[in-house]
Amino acid sequence: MYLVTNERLNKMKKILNTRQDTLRVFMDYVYSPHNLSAIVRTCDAVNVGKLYYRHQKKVKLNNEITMGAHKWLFTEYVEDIENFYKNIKEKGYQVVVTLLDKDTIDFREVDYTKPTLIVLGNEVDGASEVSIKYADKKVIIPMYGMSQSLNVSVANAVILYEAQRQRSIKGMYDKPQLSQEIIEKTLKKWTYEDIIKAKK
Ligand SMILES: C[S@@+](CC[C@H](N)C(=O)[O-])C[C@H]1O[C@@H](n2cnc3c(N)ncnc32)[C@H](O)[C@@H]1O
Repeated sequence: MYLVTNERLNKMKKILNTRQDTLRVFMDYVYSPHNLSAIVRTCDAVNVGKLYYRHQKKVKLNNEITMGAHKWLFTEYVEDIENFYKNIKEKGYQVVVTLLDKDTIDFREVDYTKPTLIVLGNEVDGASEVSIKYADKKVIIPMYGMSQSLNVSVANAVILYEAQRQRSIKGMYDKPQLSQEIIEKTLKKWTYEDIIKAKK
């Protein structure tokens, strides 16, 4: 039995049943709380499977930007970058690094219905050498104005909504990707946290 309203419980179930476990994002030294928060909010909207980060263990977020979205995301701090890439590749994920380079393809040429890790680079230096080394695809969002780059959270939104479009067409939001066991475990955690918050 869950001690939350049916409406709230159904909302939680819907999030977990449509979660795109096979679409993940890695923030490769993205550091601005504003950007981190905006990325969190878009990842929640598209319902990505996991958001990885490695700037610092305890991330500072701006709650006015996340609007609480961070509570519903699965996040993980990346300690060992080489291991991280080896593991994700072993699991069959393609690594799609967003870059401002000549040696890139248009981001719309990628098939995001495959298990995909999208890599976002640092605000000043871009994606790290190690991320570029593990890239299966290097993608660019075409730019036609004076500025050379988009804000990193905007680039994230552009790419994720292309992924969301492709995945919707393929019906990937219509059947659960998470196991029933993980769904049940997460529901227990979320409903418990809801009660604790209500008591405060
Ligand atoms: C402000 S940009 C970094 C600029 C940095 N000076 C460089 O040359 O990479 C921050 C991040 O946003 C993403 N980004 C911004 N504009 C992009 C674009 N047009 N195409 C692909 N990624 C972009 C990339 O992940 C990039 O590393």
